[in-house]
Amino acid sequence: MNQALLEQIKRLPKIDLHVHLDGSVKPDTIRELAEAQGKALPVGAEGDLTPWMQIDENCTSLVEYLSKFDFVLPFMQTAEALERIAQEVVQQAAEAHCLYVEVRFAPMLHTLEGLTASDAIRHTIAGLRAGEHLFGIKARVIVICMRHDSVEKNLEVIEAAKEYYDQGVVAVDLAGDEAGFPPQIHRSVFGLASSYELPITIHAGEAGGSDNVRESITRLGARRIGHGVRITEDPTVIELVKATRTPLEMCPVSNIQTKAVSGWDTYPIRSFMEQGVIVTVNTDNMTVSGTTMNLEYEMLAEHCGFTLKELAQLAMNSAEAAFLLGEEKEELKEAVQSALNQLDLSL
Ligand SMILES: O=c1[nH]cnc2c1ncn2[C@@H]1O[C@H](CO)[C@@H](O)[C@H]1O
Ligand SMILES: [Zn+2]
Repeated sequence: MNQALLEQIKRLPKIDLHVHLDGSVKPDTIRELAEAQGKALPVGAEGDLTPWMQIDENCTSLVEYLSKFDFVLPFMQTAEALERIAQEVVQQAAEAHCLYVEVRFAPMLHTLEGLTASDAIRHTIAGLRAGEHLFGIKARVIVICMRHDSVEKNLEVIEAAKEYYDQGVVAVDLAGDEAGFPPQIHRSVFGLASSYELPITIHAGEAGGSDNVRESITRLGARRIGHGVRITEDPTVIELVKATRTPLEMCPVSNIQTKAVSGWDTYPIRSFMEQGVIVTVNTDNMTVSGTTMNLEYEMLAEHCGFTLKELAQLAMNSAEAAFLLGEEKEELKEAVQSALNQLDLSL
């Protein structure tokens, strides 16, 4: 791609609203954590951990994609590990010129060596705060319930998230194997979240059909949808997403890897925008997908013909869809706008 355009994309202000903590760990960090924790690695001192942590182009499904998380989770069971990895996710976001990032993770996946869900959230927030101070951007947490976990366990996750709502946590989510575990299983979980007025986003319409998007919006109270690419299957769900002004957190590189869509030529983002659906663009998992916010925007320019101004509009959509409240949200929108003004890209 044209070098000047690449440079301009790098300079655009960006926001990542959908990035998983455990999918964005640097391989060198795992090497150092393994040593500190006395855990074995499958490669020697000079070996490359990337193949264990990143999916390749032969990936056939979301379930296969999710298998990559089994490798990193054993190293993410301590306060130190969570704090360091959270701080490094903020660093990576800042390096891609993100002004704000909402980092999500499932606290119950980090309770194998004595931490509680509440501890895991507290330490992740501490790491993000350290990152905010070091790298000068804003970061918040989205707390995930896993679809394969019991309703009881997920009710506990909501209770833990509530403790930190407005103190680092901005929302709750449902993630994991969508095809095997439809959203309706967890209606009561999100009923509890709604009763606490916790904002909700749900992964839907990725490895499952558009009905999961309808269920998530109408029965689970989702205010945003993770991915949502498969609403193409049902015009009435597209209408619902538009009527409720529900932003989609699209993750193009990940969506192609998990085969949520067949390829770039059928990636529906431009068609969604033309139909008036609010779309945002995000990384999903920087390490598992081998991506960055810059790469996501480059792919859209290359494969979907996005102009710089259209990419700027995506960044503004993300500012408007952010789970920040009141003044903080206004400040973020102003920061995006003023960065765009400086690039002569006023919307
Ligand atoms: O694209 C995705 N779709 C559904 N679940 C995902 C995706 N990426 C990651 N996770 C799941 O979320 C957990 C907590 O971060 C990860 O461990 C992974 O199982
Ligand atoms: Zn995700």
